[in-house]
Amino acid sequence: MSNACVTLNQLKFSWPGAQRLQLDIPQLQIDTGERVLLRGPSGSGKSTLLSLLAGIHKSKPGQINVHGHDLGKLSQRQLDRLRANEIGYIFQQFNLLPYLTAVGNVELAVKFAPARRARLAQRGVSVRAAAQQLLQHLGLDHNSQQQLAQHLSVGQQQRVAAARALLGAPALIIADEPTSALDEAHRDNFLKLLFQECDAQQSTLLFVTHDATLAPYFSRVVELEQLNQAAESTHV
Ligand SMILES: Nc1ncnc2c1ncn2[C@@H]1O[C@H](COP(=O)(O)OP(=O)(O)OP(=O)(O)O)[C@@H](O)[C@H]1O
Repeated sequence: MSNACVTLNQLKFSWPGAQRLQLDIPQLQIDTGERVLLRGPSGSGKSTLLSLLAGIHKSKPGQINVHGHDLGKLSQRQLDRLRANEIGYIFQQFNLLPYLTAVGNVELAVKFAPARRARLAQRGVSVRAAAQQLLQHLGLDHNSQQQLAQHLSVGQQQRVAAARALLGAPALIIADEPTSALDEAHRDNFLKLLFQECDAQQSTLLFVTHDATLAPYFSRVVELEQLNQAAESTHV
């Protein structure tokens, strides 16, 4: 049986109206539990690839499989459900709701994700307790957890965004340049905590950056420009 969390086959994607293929990826597999760094310069298509993996945009032709589901065969409703239940997304700008507390932002992650709530119930923890525990592990004390997101520092917001992605153990954590605003010490500490939590709940991690110095932290580095046949001269 395949141990893949993500597989891509013959993926070709161009933005509407564009003359050029943005992505042409013959094959990529990410195994369950892997920690993969996806690297590429600005504009190379990293975020585009993530949006395809998360089912936000569709790739025709090509096949994308996430956690055993062929995204091309899912209805919009099924895609939304898969995304909510099995993909935790850490955005570059964090996308927190400013008027909710830190813990409120984290809890929101599972509101429309019954499988994530069920996994917490199986562990015998409430959503609130699990959110608080994750925030604690990621370095936010009780006081900070009760603060409105808009009053948190950038580093604290980033931890809240990570806790929100991790709550309820989705199969795949996608992190889109979440460390770009941090200094080196904070960045290293954040990565350590993120890895610990991914390992603890066996979530696969796909981490995107253009920062080459992060490579040693990961079990595998994928260079998008090597993977993407459209990066050089392929045209539609
Ligand atoms: N919604 C969109 N519509 C049309 N073109 C887009 C859209 N989003 C991105 N692009 C184009 O796709 C290309 C790749 O962009 P993308 O954001 O995926 O790159 P990236 O590698 O994530 O860059 P960065 O590191 O700067 O975030 C760019 O040329 C961009 O202009």
